[in-house]
Amino acid sequence: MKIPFTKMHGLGNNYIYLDLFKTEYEEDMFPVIARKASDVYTGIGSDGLILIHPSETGAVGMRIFNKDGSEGWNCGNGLRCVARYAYERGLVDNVKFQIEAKSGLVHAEVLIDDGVVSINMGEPRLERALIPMIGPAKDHVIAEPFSVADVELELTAVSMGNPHALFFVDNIKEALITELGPSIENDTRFPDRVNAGFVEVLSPTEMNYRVWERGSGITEACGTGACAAVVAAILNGHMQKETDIHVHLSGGDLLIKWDGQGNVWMTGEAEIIADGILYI
Ligand SMILES: N[C@H](CCC[C@H](N)C(=O)O)C(=O)O
Repeated sequence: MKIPFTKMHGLGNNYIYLDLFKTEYEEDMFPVIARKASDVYTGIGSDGLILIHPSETGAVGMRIFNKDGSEGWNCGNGLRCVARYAYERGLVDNVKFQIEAKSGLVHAEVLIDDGVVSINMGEPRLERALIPMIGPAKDHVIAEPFSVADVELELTAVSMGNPHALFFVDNIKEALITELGPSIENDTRFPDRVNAGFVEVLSPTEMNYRVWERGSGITEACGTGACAAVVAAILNGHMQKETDIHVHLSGGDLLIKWDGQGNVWMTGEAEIIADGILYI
């Protein structure tokens, strides 16, 4: 089977993109292609697979499959790449348009000059049932004691259409992420598993953020995670509302802004790496 693809990345969080405006595939092929394409030895090497597809709403549709073949419901870096692809490859004729992810519609604005894209990521979901996390459905989870792998942490849980567990630490060490990431990802308190994010507050408008992604492990960047981290930081009183927060990730910086109750805005780069054919 010959599968035309485009490889793109947002701050090093790289995916294989299939343009379903041109070619259709059987639904059960997507987890298979995600696992095959993601393998750096027998495939192409990526953090997963993203589909760019027609949507009944007239928006451009996006679906994301992680490296392990599981389907995520949103992807911030993916949204910026889909926006740039859609504009530059003629799927849309305006720099402002909507993208429909499984978690809902978002508003994209391609700032054409330097490949920077702004996305209105919509409102964060904070109720346990919407994360989802077990426990009283309407409760919010802010600085809640959370013990995992014999380590005592404080959890703030935020969904950006996909689940994020955020932990504020004084100094983010790689060992912390690799040791605790898998245990947090698969903790039974999260029925759909969870993305684990570690945040180091540098100032009221700046943070370091690292992630162990559900279904993909450590990635260079996570756009929904960066949004969730800023929401969590504001909820915990560490960051300013209505101000561009500089989020430093392994692969580069994102600007995230939240007014404390409405939509979260994310601005960052999106790069097209290559077009190719994958043989399966
Ligand atoms: N692993 C995530 C999907 C990818 C999110 C991330 N790459 C981003 O940029 O938001 C999940 O299963 O929810």
